[in-house]
Amino acid sequence: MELLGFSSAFAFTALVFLLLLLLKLIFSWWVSPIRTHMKIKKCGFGGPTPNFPFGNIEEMKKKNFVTDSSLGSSNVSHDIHSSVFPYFSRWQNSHGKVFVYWLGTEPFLYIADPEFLKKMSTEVMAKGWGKPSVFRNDRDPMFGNGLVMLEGNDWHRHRHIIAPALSPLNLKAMASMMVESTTQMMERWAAQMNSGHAEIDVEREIIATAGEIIAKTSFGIRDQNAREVLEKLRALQMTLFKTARYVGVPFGKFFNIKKNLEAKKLGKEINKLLLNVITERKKAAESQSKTQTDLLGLLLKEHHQQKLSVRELVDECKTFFFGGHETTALSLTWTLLLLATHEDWQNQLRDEIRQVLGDNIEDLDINLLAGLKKMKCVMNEVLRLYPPSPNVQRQAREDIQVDNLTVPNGTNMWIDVVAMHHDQAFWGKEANEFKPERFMDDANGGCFHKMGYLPFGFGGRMCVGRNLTFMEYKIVLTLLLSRFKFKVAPNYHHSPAIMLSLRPSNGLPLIVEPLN
Ligand code: HEM
Repeated sequence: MELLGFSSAFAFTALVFLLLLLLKLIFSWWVSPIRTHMKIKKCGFGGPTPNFPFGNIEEMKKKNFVTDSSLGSSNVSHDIHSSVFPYFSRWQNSHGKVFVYWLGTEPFLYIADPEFLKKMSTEVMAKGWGKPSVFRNDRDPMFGNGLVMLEGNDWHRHRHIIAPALSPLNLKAMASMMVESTTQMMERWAAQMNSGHAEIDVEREIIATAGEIIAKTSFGIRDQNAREVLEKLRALQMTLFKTARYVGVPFGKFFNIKKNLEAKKLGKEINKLLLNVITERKKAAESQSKTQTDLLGLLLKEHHQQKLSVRELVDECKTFFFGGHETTALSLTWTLLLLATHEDWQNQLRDEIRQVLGDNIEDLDINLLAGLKKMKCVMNEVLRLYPPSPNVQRQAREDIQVDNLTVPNGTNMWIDVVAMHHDQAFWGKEANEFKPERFMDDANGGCFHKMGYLPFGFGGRMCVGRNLTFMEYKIVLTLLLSRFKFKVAPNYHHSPAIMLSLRPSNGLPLIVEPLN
């Protein structure tokens, strides 16, 4: 009898528990999104109609229609917005430059209006911005709680520890390693040319070299260890971003359960590898009583002062490993495409290199790199047309007032950098042309709005690694242009695509020839 009483009490408790769980799910996946939807509508924002439970994902998954940008090598169009973000391009036509769309049950405020962005960002301090929780969970295997994903006091603490490690003085110490890795890559290319193969997949090569550079300069690791972390990061990127997934959809994780488990496994393997690197470096630092001045050395020093835990260190290393090489490599990759299609600029840059650095490139004096003004203009123009980070994300942590509109607390934001960089309203009729000279006398490229050019983001959360990129870009490009000339391979198909970053979807085959 007693047993019967116990089991019915248990069944009753379980039933109550299930009912409560069901109510909670109904509230967070149905009632709360509907309330937010109403609130956003009341605030005056339009947008495509969402469906429960997918929001607007089904429309976003529809195949890209072919546009001018998907052309062969003879005709490379830079008018890419409607092919990389076809859904945003369509919705912009009907709803303007600021509207709301839905990833599952998560509302996102789409912003491609610099004036709106300016008004909104003046209301919020860097520390007051959030990052979309829905992405933080989804991308956890890749970034964990690294700087990119942090908020509030934790973000502030990490940023103050990391930023000094990327000071100009520390960066200069990294230059020789950049030269070393680039020279090795060029030797490989020369050997390939000698054996009669002039066509090189420049994207693959440069990504590998940039990976090697970040491994050496930031973590002091070489060869197999570095290669393993990079391979796993690449596999993780493919798993998470190659196909559209159901981020924001209730139980969305289970739609792609295999991929999500694979991502988790890869994330754990990368953590383990990095933990080994950190442990070894800590032991070495203790025995040598000497701190290495690479990023990890400096972070470890902070760790001794109890500022970053081991878990935090692993996440920061992961963030830097990925963030520190892919974006820089892509800026160089797109640059080589644009120079291959603009031989005049290739020659102009070579002349400038000779004038500023002289003929003896082997003994590159990095103090002179600042004199490469045309190269900087080319880089700015490439980052405008092909921003490796095609969007910037935020989440409101309080209601934000923009004129008579209110962006409600909790609203995610997707700032469409590609759209703003190609918008004729801000760049004039030649918005889709490669014209580095627009940056010659104006750091903002003559953009009609000072927040219309955001390759490195904005405000206090602007990219912490940009000085490293500037130096690496100039070193690698100087070495390459001083030794080779570049043409587009006949089988190149121009098809930029988003896989977290903006990259050429089929690599970048170029015909590389030695300079006479
Ligand atoms: C062409 C190269 C690069 C581009 C286009 C780029 C772009 C960006 C963008 C758009 C952001 C977001 C900023 C925002 O939210 O307002 C960002 C943040 C960040 N970047 Fe970069 N980045 C580049 C190179 C690097 C490098 C070389 C590193 C590391 C050494 C790096 C590390 C980071 C980190 C840690 C953040 C997060 C900063 C924070 O939230 O405080 N990036 N980057």
